[in-house]
Amino acid sequence: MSTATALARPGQVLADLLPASRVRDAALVVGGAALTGLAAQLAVPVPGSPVPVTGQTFAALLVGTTLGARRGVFALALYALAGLAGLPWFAAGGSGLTVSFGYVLGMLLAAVAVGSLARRGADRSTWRTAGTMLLGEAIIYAVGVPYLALAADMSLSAAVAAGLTPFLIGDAVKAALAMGVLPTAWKLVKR
Ligand SMILES: O=C(O)CCCC[C@@H]1SC[C@@H]2NC(=O)N[C@@H]21
Repeated sequence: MSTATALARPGQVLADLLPASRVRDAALVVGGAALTGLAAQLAVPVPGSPVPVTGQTFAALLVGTTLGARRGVFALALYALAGLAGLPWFAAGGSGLTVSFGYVLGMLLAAVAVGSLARRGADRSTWRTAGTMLLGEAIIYAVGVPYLALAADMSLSAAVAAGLTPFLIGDAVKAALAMGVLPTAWKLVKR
């Protein structure tokens, strides 16, 4: 049995393969928040919508699955709180209580869900990763779209048209990317 095989045990997430320490966990939390903030700067405006296409869903779901629920929720909470406090790392350099802040809250909850599932092995095969990403994205929209309706004073159907429909193809692409990246990472560490 190789060292990597011995390391990759059931009940672990990818981050657990790094040597355990508080410094590791703190660095992972800060790194997860920073990765999400960087991905938020990959922002493409959507005509007729106040919400842009961003890299955040991919980053946040990756943070949740690789760090696990506890560190994942700390990373996304740090991201949300620092952005609320004025750090310009929400979508396209935004900060504060924007109309799209509900998606950030959704990412926080999604990180808990996908992190818990990843600990049960749900990021180790392509199709299980697909289900995990689908659930995470559903949670992000379940919070983000009603929040958008309230914050932008839209009807729920207008919020669905502006805050969900335009993103479905892009989010499917990001999920497909995760379906490649996560199981491949596990294969590499088990090699
Ligand atoms: O203001 C923010 O920082 C949050 C932006 C949220 C963008 C949402 S997340 C789900 C959907 N998919 C995207 O690519 N963009 C929107």
